[in-house]
Amino acid sequence: MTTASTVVNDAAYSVTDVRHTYGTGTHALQDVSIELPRGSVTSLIGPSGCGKSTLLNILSGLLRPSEGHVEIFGRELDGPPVEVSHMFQKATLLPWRTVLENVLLPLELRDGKKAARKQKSKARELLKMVGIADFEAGYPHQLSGGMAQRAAICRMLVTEPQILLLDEPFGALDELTRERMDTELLRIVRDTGATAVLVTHSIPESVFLSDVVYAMSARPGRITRAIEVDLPHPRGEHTLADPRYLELINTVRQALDEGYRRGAHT
Ligand SMILES: Nc1ncnc2c1ncn2[C@@H]1O[C@H](COP(=O)(O)OP(=O)(O)OP(=O)(O)O)[C@@H](O)[C@H]1O
Repeated sequence: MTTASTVVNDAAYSVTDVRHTYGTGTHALQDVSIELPRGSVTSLIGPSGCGKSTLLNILSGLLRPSEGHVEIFGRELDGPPVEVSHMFQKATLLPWRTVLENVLLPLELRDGKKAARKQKSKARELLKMVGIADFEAGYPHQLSGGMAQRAAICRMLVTEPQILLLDEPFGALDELTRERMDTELLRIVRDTGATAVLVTHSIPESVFLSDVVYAMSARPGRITRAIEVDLPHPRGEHTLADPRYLELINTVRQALDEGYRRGAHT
């Protein structure tokens, strides 16, 4: 028999009727209600300034919405939760620490220096997985942009977070590097069973990575369409030539166009 206490909540996040207006009076989000299943990858895409980062900051617990509420794994979100790791567009590695020391930092902050040092092998495994094991003793200024983002990914993953919030993580990289990083990220997310939410400006990237793409209108941002991405896994270079991929790109483009026109009249 299933009782209330044995019901497993399959949603990583439940967002209900969220609105946000900043203290400056900027109305950033309106009526956002979404449910993000555990282990899913979701993209938020929409015109500049439509509230994507605001929504991500609300999911990370850094920002409290003006109205509505957010549940994480079935409990009310009321501050930054331990399950979440947030990655920003810029790698923000500490310049005076080596690559390995940068990756170990979240463990140091959580468990202390001594305990972190004992987990070096875990950090090294991650560096190996993203192909920069040979640079563990190097400093951030010695890395290319793509390598620095790889190190930042390792730093994000070292605590084995259940939820990854990614704010345009590869926006500053060239297209080919970005495609490679997308493939790696997707593999890592699926291997670890993490739930990921990605803010992106790239329609192809949103389709490639996601299970669902949420298209948003111009500010105040509303979700105008949820586009389910039914492309098979594993995804990789072959996906880019899949006619269904191109079709979905077009669907997202149309959704954005509609949302943009609707927002422009509000
Ligand atoms: N801390 C803040 N205080 C006041 N207004 C803010 C703050 N942060 C963001 N805004 C405003 O809220 C709106 C939404 O911003 P947000 O950064 O969430 O949009 P975005 O969709 O992520 O934009 P972009 O795609 O350009 O990064 C914008 O008009 C922005 O200027």
